[in-house]
Formats: sequence, C-alpha cells, structure tokens
Amino acid sequence: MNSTLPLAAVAPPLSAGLTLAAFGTSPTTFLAVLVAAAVFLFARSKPAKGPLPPGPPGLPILGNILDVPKSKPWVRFAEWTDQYGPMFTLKMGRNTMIVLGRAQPAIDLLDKRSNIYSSRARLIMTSELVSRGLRMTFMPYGDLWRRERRLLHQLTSPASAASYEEIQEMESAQLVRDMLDKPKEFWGHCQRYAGSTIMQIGFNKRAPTPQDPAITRMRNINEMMTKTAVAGRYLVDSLPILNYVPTVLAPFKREASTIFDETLSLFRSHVLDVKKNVEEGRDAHCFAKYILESQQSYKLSDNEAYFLAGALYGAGSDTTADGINTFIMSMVTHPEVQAKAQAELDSVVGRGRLPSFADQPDLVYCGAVVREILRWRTVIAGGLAHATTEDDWYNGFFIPKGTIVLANHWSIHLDPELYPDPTSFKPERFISPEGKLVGTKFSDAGHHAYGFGRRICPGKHIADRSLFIVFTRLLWSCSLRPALDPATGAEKPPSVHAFSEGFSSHPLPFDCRIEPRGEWVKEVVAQAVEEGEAGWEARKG
Ligand code: HEM
Repeated sequence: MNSTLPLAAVAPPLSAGLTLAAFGTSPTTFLAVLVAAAVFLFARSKPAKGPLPPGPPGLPILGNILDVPKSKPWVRFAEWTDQYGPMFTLKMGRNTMIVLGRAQPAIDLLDKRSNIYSSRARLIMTSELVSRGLRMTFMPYGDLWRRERRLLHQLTSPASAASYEEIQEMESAQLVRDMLDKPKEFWGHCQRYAGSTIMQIGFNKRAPTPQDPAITRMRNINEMMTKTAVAGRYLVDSLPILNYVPTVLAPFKREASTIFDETLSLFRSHVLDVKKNVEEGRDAHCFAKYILESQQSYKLSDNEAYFLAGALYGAGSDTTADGINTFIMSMVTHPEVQAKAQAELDSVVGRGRLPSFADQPDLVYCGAVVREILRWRTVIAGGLAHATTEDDWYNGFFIPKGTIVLANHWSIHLDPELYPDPTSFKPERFISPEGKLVGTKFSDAGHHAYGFGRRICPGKHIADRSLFIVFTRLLWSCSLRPALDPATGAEKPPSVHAFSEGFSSHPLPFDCRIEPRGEWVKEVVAQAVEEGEAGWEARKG
C-alpha cells in the first residue's frame, strides 16, 4: 500500500484543472467534460440536517481542496486538530470529509458504530476501473467485502498467524545474514524479507534475493495500481460522469483495463500454481490453498478468489518493510534504547541462539520497542479513510451519509494527553511499574497503527509477529550505529523527520553502520539460516 492514496480518496482532484492533457482526449470529448464539470460544480448539494463539526473556512465551490497540502497532509491535519478540536470538517468540492484527530472520536465512531462507518470513499480509477471492484482495501461496505473479511478472519486469526511463525523465523534469519553480509543494502533486505514472507504465507513461494521475480513482478503490479491513485491524475475521480464515456473515447479506461488484465493474470498464475501442487499431492500451507478450499462455501467467483489472495501482497509487504526500516533508523538515532533492548536480549536469550517467538513473554522491553515504533512513526501516518453509510449524530454534530471519515493516525499517536512527551521515543511508556507491558485507555496494544473498526488491518497478527522477530533478531546480532562523516570521522545520525511521501511511509535513504555485535553472532546466524532452508525444502514439497 505504497501510494498517495488517501489524498486521492478524500480530495477529488478538481485542482487538476480541466485541461485536454488532464483528460488526454479529443476536443469533442473535452467539450463534454466542460459541460459535465459545469453541471457537477454548480449542482446544489443537499442541505445539512444539522451543524457539521467546525473547520477551516475554504473557498466557494472548491471548499478546502486548495488548503490541504499534497505533501504529508497529516501534519496540517494535526495543526487543525489543535485549532478546531478532536474532529473537524473539510469540504472537498462537493464531498464532506470529517477528520478525527484524537482517539476518542475514532473509537466512538469507527469502532463503536462500525455498522455505519465501515465503507470506503469512491475511487473510480483505482478501485472500480483498475481493480474492477475486486481489491478488498477499496471495496465499499457490502456483501462481497463481508464474505471476504469473514474468510480472512479465519486465515489471519492469532492461531493461524502463529502457524506461519516458522516462515518468519526462516526469513528473519536470512535477513540478519544479509544485513551482516551487505549492510549498505539494508533497505533491499527489508523489502525482500517482507515480500518473501508474504509470498510464502500467500502462495508457498519465496524470494531468496530482492531481485527474484516472485516479488519484483508483484511489486511492479502494485506500483502500477498505486500510481493511478495519485490525486489529480485522473479527472474521472473528480467528475464521475466521465465514467459513462465509452471506452473508445476514454484512454483512461483502456489504461485501466491493461493494468487489470496484467494483475489478474499474475494473481491467477500464483493461485493456479498452488492448485496444481495440491492436486499433485504436494501439501502447501498457504492462504491460496485455503481460499480455494473455501471458495464455494463463501460464494467467491474465480476472479474474486484470485484477487483476495493476490492483493494481500500489496497490503502487507510495503507496510512491513517500512516498519522495519523505521526501526533501523530509530535504533541508530536512539543508542540508549538499543543498549537496553540488547541487555534484555542477553539476559533472556543468552548468546548461543537467536531469539524466538517463545521468548516473547520475557522480552518486555523489546515488546515495548515494537509498540513505540508503531506509535512514534506510525507506518500509515494519514490513516485510510472510511465512509459512512447512514446519517448520524455525534456530540451535537450532524454527520451525513456518504461522509468520508478519516482517523488521522499521526495526530492520534502524538496526543500529549494519551502519550506524555509524545515526540520523544520512549518504549518505557508501555511498561507498568510492575514490569508488565501496558496499553492506553483506548487500546490494549497501546496504539492504533492498524486502524479501526470493521476495516481494521486483518494482517495485524502476522505483521506484529514479523516486527517482533525481526527487531529482536537484528538487535541480538547487530550493532546499529550512525554512519561516520568521511571528512571529520564524527557520527552523522539520520534525520528522524525525513520520511517518504507515500501512504505507507519509511525513512528517506540514509547511511548507517551495521556490524556484528560479537564473534558469536556469525555461527549462530549461519546455523539458523541452514535450519530455515531445510524447513523450506520440506515445506515447498
Ligand atoms: C506493519 C504492517 C502493517 C500495518 C501498519 C498495516 C496497517 C493497516 C491499516 C492502517 C489499514 C487500514 C485500516 C482502516 O481502514 O482503518 C490496513 C488495512 C489492510 N491491511 Fe494492513 N497493515 C500491515 C500489514 C498487513 C499485512 C501483513 C497484511 C496481510 C497479510 C495486511 C492486509 C491488509 C488488508 C487486506 C487491509 C484492507 C482491509 C479492509 O479494507 O477491510 N496488512 N492495514
């Protein structure tokens, strides 16, 4: 999920301008666009039945479209939270958007009233045309989404997630070896870990190198899809009437079809490989196998089943890789946290083996580090917008049906009342005086990095396990330190503020020193890699 998706989802790109280039077509069609635009812009919206939450004033017709920055809108939303309160309204052309800047309204609405707060904003290009309504992340709240979520619920429950721990142990052992062998390429290793892990869980396939086609082809498809979500790129998202233009006159529809066909063909080939393996008696413990087994009882068409299995890659690989990269930056910039976590690892695990999932209950400080990473630089800073399916009232404000409701993860996680001294990186905030892991009054996990309500990330138990095993194994084996300035020899820590612009974001490229913590490391890691590969040989059938 690496895109500027939320802005596209919430800010219909009227500011793109009604130019020929924006539509990319003939003068006749352009005229039709102008007429459609005029009808669209000047049609009267329904009067509200009550007061909306306050918000910045905005312009006639355009509303706040020009006020919302394309770059890191969540930072401006945090400022507006301070100014207008825990929920504020933005008018995005004809669309109403309510931003929830604190956990309380997000819990009250998205969690407690999830029966009417669980749809998505309409994304014509990315969801309806490029994905033909088959990508769960963008699906409106309806029958297909419900059936798919019910099935995913079984595949990603804590017990099911635990059944994939062997994969995460194997891939994390290789990750540590790769980091020590080629430390400069650490970002590629994070991406390989995340991609290969999700390919094994999804299709019982793996990627031993970052260049392996098993992940590069999935990544390319994902990038093609996410580029279509860039705000302002497709006029049809601002002027839905354009969706009625016949394909022959609409280049965007032909482009969407090409992406859809390529995506479907790739997802289908992965699922059919699993089907063939199973038919030939090779057992494969992976999502695709269980989706095929359940296809009839959940009334999924073939294409729905292929997309359900395939689209998990897009949702789960960049997010996980971004979380690991953020962890490396955080450790490089917080040596005192690193030292404390390593002391805990030395005392609980010792030096004769890598940490394992069985150590989790005893690694309290390391557990707190995982939580603090997900809070301090939460992976999806801007959240993923929900939409309402009924009119509603909350604290005296009216929230009309069809409102886009965005929980701003950035400001929720930097709320000084919930997290004193919120900008500091302090894992201790999640440890009670008795030495136990604690959350907040709103969340046992202590954060909301996986979202809210019925749309909460279904992969969260898998993701949490990945972050725990990767963080503890990297800390156990490596010392993560700032790069040295070649001229002065002084340490040059990376910026803690320089993050990618995407939807799921990671630190901008930085240098650091990744070195083994001692002589004991190499042999232990080599043995874990060997055991992992033996396990894979047995699993792949
Ligand atoms: C650190 C890693 C991850 C983070 C931070 C993350 C976060 C999120 C967030 C914030 C959402 C939107 C929730 C909402 O709408 O309120 C989401 C949705 C989703 N995530 Fe994750 N995720 C991660 C990993 C994964 C993994 C590993 C998988 C798959 C195995 C996955 C599958 C999905 C899917 C399918 C959705 C769409 C759910 C829907 O719309 O109903 N995610 N994730």
